[in-house]
Amino acid sequence: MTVTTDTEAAVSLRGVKLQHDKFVLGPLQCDIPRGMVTAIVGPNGSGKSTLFRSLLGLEPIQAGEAEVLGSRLNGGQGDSYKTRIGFLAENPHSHENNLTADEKAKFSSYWYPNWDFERYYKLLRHFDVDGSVKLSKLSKGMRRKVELSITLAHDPELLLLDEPSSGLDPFAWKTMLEELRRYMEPGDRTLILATHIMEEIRRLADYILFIYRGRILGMYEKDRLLDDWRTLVVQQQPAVGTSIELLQRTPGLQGLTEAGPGLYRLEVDEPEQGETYCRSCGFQVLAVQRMELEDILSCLIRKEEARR
Ligand SMILES: Nc1ncnc2c1ncn2[C@@H]1O[C@H](COP(=O)(O)OP(=O)(O)OP(=O)(O)O)[C@@H](O)[C@H]1O
Repeated sequence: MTVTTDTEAAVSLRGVKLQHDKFVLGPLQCDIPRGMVTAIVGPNGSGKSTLFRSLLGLEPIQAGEAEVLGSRLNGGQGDSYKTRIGFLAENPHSHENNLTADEKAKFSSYWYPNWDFERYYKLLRHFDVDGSVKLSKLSKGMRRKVELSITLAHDPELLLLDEPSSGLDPFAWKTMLEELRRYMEPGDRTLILATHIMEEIRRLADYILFIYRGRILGMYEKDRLLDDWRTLVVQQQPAVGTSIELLQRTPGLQGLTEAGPGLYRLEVDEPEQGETYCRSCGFQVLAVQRMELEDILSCLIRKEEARR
């Protein structure tokens, strides 16, 4: 079941659409709540980075309406809302290669009214990087740490992180999680991150927005999703004369595959009702298992492919 949240939206999309070459993003319809962490999850090329760029006005939306922190995009509101956003792009900008981290930080300080050098140096120390080294001379992971420190140093209201842990070693990754939790502590900050790291999602996210081929497959509260979705393995009982058609009417059915002769695997988001139903139809329930996020995403993708 897709959620609707009562919380005020940090990002609100109403039929948002844009296209470049063959790729179409949208129409997208969703509200991303303030004060929460939302993970955007989807296979390569599904449009996560494109969505981020459009929220920053770097790729103009061509249809629909989008609001970010109360400012309507393409509504002539100017660029001032962007100073309230921290954005970490997926890849570093090569035109900044000759700057040191501290020089980049100084440039950023002119742009962001809330810039805080003390916070910046504290973050650099926590990530254990030297701010006096040219960005081009840093390893991929070290540069990521610098970029993260700069993105967090102005304590933005909205933080957009595109694959933030790319290149980080496990220690730096833990430091990043600590810093992101600290960032969220005041309760009014919003974090939206695109990531392929399921452990990151499990540890950080309140909500998950699944995206595939430019379309939203659903937005879910993470804990409920992990609680609700189960795999049932059921065995047909020849004596009872059960059939697959009966299984297709299982409550909360999301996916159904034949796993062997008379053996079926069901993915359901109403596990108790689903299990009771299967038994009542004469199937023997052999196993009930919680689903991992990657399996839930695969199931949603299979469903979308069957719908197309
Ligand atoms: N400037 C561009 N011009 C044309 N096509 C583009 C451009 N930028 C991205 N695309 C295409 O848009 C689609 C979505 O790309 P995007 O980078 O948003 O996906 P993603 O979900 O962030 O992928 P990944 O997980 O690999 O980072 C892809 O098919 C990509 O090739």
